[in-house]
This record gives sequence, C-alpha cells and structure tokens, in this order.
Amino acid sequence: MINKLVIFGVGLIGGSLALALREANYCKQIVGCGRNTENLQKAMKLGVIDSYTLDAQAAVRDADMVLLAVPMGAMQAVLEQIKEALPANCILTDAGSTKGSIVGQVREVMGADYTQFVPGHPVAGREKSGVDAAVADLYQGRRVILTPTQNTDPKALAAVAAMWEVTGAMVEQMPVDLHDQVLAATSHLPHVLAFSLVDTLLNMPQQEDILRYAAGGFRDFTRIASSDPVMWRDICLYNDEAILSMIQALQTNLSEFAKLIREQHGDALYQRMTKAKQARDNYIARFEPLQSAGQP
Ligand SMILES: NC(=O)c1ccc[n+]([C@@H]2O[C@H](COP(=O)([O-])OP(=O)(O)OC[C@H]3O[C@@H](n4cnc5c(N)ncnc54)[C@H](O)[C@@H]3O)[C@@H](O)[C@H]2O)c1
Ligand SMILES: O=C(O)C(=O)C[C@]1(C(=O)O)C=C[C@@H](O)C=C1
Repeated sequence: MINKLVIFGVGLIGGSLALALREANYCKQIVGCGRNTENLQKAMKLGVIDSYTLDAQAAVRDADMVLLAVPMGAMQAVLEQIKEALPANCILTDAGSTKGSIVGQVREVMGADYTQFVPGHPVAGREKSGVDAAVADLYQGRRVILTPTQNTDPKALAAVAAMWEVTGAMVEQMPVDLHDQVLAATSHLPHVLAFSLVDTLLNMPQQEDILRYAAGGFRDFTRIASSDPVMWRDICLYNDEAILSMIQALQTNLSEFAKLIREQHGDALYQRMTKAKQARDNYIARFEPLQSAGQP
C-alpha cells in the first residue's frame, strides 16, 4: 500500500501504472506533476490521477513513492527540481527505457551514497503515447525489469517490485549494462530499423505507389515507426553505444544477405531464412503464451 504516489509525466506509461494501481486501491493518493495543466486536467477527467500540481517541490514534499515517467532527455531536469524537497525515506523510481543513463544522472544529482533509487523499466508499451492511450491492463502478464545498483536499499527494491506486481506484471532483476544491451537488440534496434525503412521509402521517387500498394507486411513491420519521435530520439542518444553496436551487427548481416542474393545462392538463403523462421516461431511458442497467461 502506498500513501502518496507522485508521477512525473502522466502519459502512456505513468498513466497506465496509475490506472492499474487505482483499480487495485493500492494508493491513498496519486498526484500528477508535469509541465502544463492541459495534460494534467485531461488525466483528472480520465480518472487517472487524484490531483495535480505544476510545482515539483510541493508535489514530492510528503510523498512516499515518486515515479519518473518522462522522456529520457527530461529525467535529469526533473531530478534537479526535486532533489532538495525529496523526503529522505521517499522511494524514487523510474520507467525509462534505458538504464545506464538514469543511474548515472541519479548518482550525479542525488549523490554517490543515495540508497532510495530503484531503476525500473516496464517492458510493455505501444506506438501511441499520451495519457489518452493509458490503459489499466498494459502491464498484465508483461515483464518489468528492475536494475538495482550496489547502493539500492533492499526495502525500496521490494516496495517497487510489489507495486509493479499489483499491475499483473512479472518483475525481474538484471544488471544495468546487460539491460541496455538486451533492450538495444530487441527494442531499440527494431525501432531504428522501422523509422529508417519508412524514411528510406519517403526518399524514393515512386513513394506514392509504394505506399498505395503496401499491405500487411509493411503495416506489421512499420507499426512502431508511429511511435513518439521525442521518446525514440532520446533512447538513441542515451543508449548510443549499445544501439550502434547492434546497427553494426545488422549491417554486416544485411551485407551477407545482399551477397547471397547478388550471387544467386538460393540454398544458402533458404537455410538462413529457415533458421531465422524457426527461431522466431520458437520465441512465439515459448514466450507469448506465458505473457497472455501472466505466468513467469
Ligand atoms: N511508450 C512505451 O512503449 C514505453 C515503454 C516503456 C518505457 N517507456 C519509457 O517511459 C517514459 C515515458 O514514455 P511514455 O510512452 O509514457 O511517453 P508519453 O509521451 O506518453 O508521456 C510522457 C509524459 O511526460 C511529459 N513530459 C515530457 N517532458 C517533460 C518534462 N520535461 N517535465 C515533465 N513532464 C514532461 C509529457 O507531457 C507526457 O505527459 C519514457 O522514458 C520512455 O522511454 C516507454
Ligand atoms: O509495443 C510497442 O509498441 C513498444 O514500442 C513497446 C516497447 C518495445 O517492445 O520495444 C518499446 C519501448 C519500451 O521501452 C518497451 C517496450
């Protein structure tokens, strides 16, 4: 049970957490904090938060849990605003998609011996952003990764894990660096690829015809290119090393595919595609039923 939860950035991720916790009556009070009243008033109308304020320091003064759910590029500014007012025993957590950057920023702003920060990442979302897109079951059966550091207070870690479990999520722990490498491979690279594919087509003279005749394959592959450019620009800039190394690996692999096509190596193409198809089919068979059933 949380007395007062303060959410910075009441959008898809912060809003969905608030809805799930409200449904479970897990918080006495959920307060939204942001840059302008328009979005926060909308969040009130949608029943996502109990109240809001634009005053970051006033918001956190008597909070017992603070969640940062703003784009990665806005995290440090929020930390600077709240650091003086944050109560010593208040738990600070985040929902950002990259973990190395926020761990470094918290160390810089709050000090190297700060123990109340629990880095977190719900590995669930969609291409729509904003509080209108928030839903109570977004995290049901999905994974939430916590990346505690040596400093993290075990009690704070347990409290954040308990909060996410209330949403129906499966909570796991992982080292920060591993998180950023793994997510670069399965989330960040696919997004860069989807944006890059659409960008490539936009620059072609036959653009109009290409898009007119695009069907399910294009639609499925490019769904995530409708995601928020601010969020994805920030993820690229804050997890640059891991993403660049994945782009490099993909470029090498693409060049190999190009060579097989150019040299008409049908057997080799077939073998590589068969291996990839099997791996993808196995992934779906192994993980999708777990997620729909909400099992670990
Ligand atoms: N969208 C996803 O699929 C997804 C999944 C997991 C984690 N995340 C992470 O969660 C965070 C939020 O993403 P989202 O999809 O909810 O985005 P969103 O755009 O839906 O919500 C972000 C909110 O933050 C507010 N905001 C932006 N800059 C701010 C600032 N400087 N100060 C205060 N408020 C500010 C926006 O007005 C908005 O209400 C990001 O760090 C993102 O990387 C996103
Ligand atoms: O399903 C989507 O649309 C998402 O973009 C969700 C998704 C992803 O799976 O890559 C995107 C970013 C997050 O940090 C976590 C999850």
